[in-house]
Amino acid sequence: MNKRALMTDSERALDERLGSAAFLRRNIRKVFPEQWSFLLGEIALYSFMLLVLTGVFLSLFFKPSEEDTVYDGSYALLRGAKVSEAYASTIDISFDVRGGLLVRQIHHWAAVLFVAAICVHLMRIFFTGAFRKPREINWLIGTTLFALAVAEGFGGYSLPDDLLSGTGLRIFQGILLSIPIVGTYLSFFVFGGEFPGHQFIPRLFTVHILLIPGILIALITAHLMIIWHQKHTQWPGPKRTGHNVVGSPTFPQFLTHTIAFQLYVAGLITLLAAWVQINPIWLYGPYRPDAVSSGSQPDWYVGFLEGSLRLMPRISWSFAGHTIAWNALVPAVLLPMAFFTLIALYPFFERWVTGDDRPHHLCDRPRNAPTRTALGMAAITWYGNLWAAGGNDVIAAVFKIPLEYTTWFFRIGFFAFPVIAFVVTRRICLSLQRSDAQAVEEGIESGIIKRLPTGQYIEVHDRPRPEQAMIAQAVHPDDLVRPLPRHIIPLPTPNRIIAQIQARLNQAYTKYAAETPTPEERRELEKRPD
Ligand code: HEM
Ligand code: HEM
Repeated sequence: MNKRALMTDSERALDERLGSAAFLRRNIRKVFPEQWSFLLGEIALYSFMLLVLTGVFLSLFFKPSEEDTVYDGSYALLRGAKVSEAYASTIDISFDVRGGLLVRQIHHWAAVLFVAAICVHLMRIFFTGAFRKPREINWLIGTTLFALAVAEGFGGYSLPDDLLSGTGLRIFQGILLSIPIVGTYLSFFVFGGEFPGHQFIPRLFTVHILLIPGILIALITAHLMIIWHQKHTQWPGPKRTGHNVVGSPTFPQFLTHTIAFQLYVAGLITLLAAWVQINPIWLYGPYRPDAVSSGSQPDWYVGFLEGSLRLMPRISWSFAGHTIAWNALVPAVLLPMAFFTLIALYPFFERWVTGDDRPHHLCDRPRNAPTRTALGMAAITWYGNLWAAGGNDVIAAVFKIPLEYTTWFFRIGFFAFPVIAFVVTRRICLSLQRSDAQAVEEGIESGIIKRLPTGQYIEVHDRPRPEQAMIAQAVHPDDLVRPLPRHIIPLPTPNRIIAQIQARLNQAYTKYAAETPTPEERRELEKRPD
């Protein structure tokens, strides 16, 4: 029957104007694979939506102004105090606007969860190799989203002009000043004169509610459209190939699941906001340049920068009448730049090393890509060490250790922990590969011991389920292994050195499969008496 005849009048009217029927028919049956780790991107998406929603509410009451005012709201302890309008309006949102404190807390908790979800989502993509061709563009967009989210969060908690905001902004100004040659000009330009001035919070407000959210919305839209076009990756398993997607269709299954999930995320954040206090700015007090922040901590995602600033030894040079403040420049400018650049470039580095230019639509099991997994764990350890160093004073106070000891511990850890994490992770991955191979060959121990009529005891092994077996066997093909280049005349020209490095890295990435016992080794092992 003609499909148009089945449409209702309104559907036909819409179709005649937008051609929507063909579009919907094409997209509504699109299939989504199901796996819990694919929900992480959705947590980021739904907490972002909540941020925009609550942010609009806050903008109705927040006054982005550093002009002085005398506080006369409901919070008795502050009444009569001279504070900025930004600070007074945030206290008003908390105590005098109906539902204001809840919305403020939802906004802040959503920000904390948003950045956390982005990080875990990034790790999922990294450890499963979902950044490989054709998804490199989305990886680059994602890295930009990550950096913008951290900047947006920092900008957000700098708005209320409390002691935590001001202390953070003072550090930010110090970082600007450390940039050689242009630092002083940049600080004057950004703050509209001497720190703190009266112009920064109105400017930050525009950046926080318009500029960065605008870019985030545009990039997230592009991110999702690319996922829609490229289709999602999936785990290897029966009937799953690099050319199909096995899962549930967009409508009604995926849509129902995802709307329910969105409500869970919003519900959980609201519950947190209702029960757990966050950023009680009335306890910190308004910002005063001569006061020191105490009892306040930056949001978790800024912690690694705080740590890197604390670990860097005090080094500065005077050069042609200029001071180069390495102690701020290295940890707070160069290190975060290197961090985000290395993340952005990783997919291209791995492709250069492995020479793997094929499209990949099946996820890697982390243990089956041991060098990548080990590098990822090294990076997480390095980040975790910096993050913990951001609380070195708290650790020193709680455990009654001299502050210098904690600083030196984390300084040594900065170099040592990633190496240890790399070696240990790679070993664990290889051992897990061996146990996978064993499970496929010999079956999985069932825990059932049987006695044979001959009196002999044997343990019954279950066959792995087909999907288990397929995941276990989905290791990298050996055809990516490249031999080390040999030159008749061993002259170390730059091209040859690069070729050597590339080939050696290639072997570190692709030759691990040789570490599982070969059939001969296996026969040898079996011959050995117990
Ligand atoms: C605002 C932040 C972000 C949002 C809202 C977001 C959202 C999503 C969603 C909903 C998906 C599909 C479901 C999933 O695989 O989890 C996805 C996939 C993806 N994301 Fe993100 N993402 C964000 C940040 C990032 C970051 C930081 C990266 C990496 C640096 C990244 C790289 C990717 C890639 C490569 C895919 C495709 C994965 C696949 O097909 O398996 N995203 N993103
Ligand atoms: C990725 C998006 C966003 C993040 C990570 C973020 C983060 C934050 C944070 C951490 C605060 C401090 C909250 C507090 O006082 O405890 C804040 C404040 C604020 N945000 Fe956002 N925000 C985002 C988007 C938005 C948007 C889209 C708007 C407006 C349309 C907005 C408007 C505001 C306003 C007016 C404040 C000051 C009021 C206050 O501090 O309570 N935010 N933001």
